[in-house]
Amino acid sequence: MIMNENVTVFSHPLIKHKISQLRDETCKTKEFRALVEEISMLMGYEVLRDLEMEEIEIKTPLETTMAPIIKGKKLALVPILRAGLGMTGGILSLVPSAKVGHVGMYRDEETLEPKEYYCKLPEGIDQRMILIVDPMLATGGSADAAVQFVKQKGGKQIKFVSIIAAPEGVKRLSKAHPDIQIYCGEIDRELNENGYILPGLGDAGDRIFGTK
Ligand SMILES: O=P(O)(O)OC[C@H]1O[C@H](OP(=O)(O)OP(=O)(O)O)[C@H](O)[C@@H]1O
Ligand SMILES: O=c1cc[nH]c(=O)[nH]1
Ligand SMILES: [Mg+2]
Repeated sequence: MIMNENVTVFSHPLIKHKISQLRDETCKTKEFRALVEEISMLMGYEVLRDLEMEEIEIKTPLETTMAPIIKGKKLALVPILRAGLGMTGGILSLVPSAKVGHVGMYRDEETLEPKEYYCKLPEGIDQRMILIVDPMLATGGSADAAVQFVKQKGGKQIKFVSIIAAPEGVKRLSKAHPDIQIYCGEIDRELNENGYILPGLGDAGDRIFGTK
């Protein structure tokens, strides 16, 4: 993992390998969906390295001992609809008891501005570690808006996890929210005139859900 203050780009060969498979235009919906889940699980493992622990007393069949467990309220996983939904299964396979919130948002095709249409978060969001997930961090507009919503609803400990990011999006998000950790599978070269990441993988939502 390449650490750069609050931006981490993963370097695990499995993540890199699977992202390359994801990019391939011949990768069909079923395979694409499975890869997004696998990548999300691998990224979740790395992202959750700093979960806080505490010791409690456990009685084994032989004796009583102190043992470490994860401290505090359950994790809150917040996918940005639609494409973020593709990442939830992989992370929930690691943390099955996590709570799940949702931020509904789409990018206006003309202005590229994010439009919010839904937001529901678990109770006690101020006491939870929050993973906001979306496969693509392009202009950063959607991510910036989503982090803002979560903060407005009391969220404090926020991490943003994406599979592919554009330099523009990383810059915008880290500038707008210097207090959050940003994780990416790859940082690509640039955005095209329609706000798509190059070389990228196309439209993540459409490829996950098979919609054109
Ligand atoms: O960084 P930005 O410039 O905001 O672009 C990134 C957003 O664009 C895509 O969503 P889209 O609006 O295509 O909706 P979808 O997820 O439903 O496909 C992608 O899933 C991100 O949410
Ligand atoms: O490349 C991109 C940019 C935004 N949204 C996507 O789904 N793909
Ligand atoms: Mg989206």
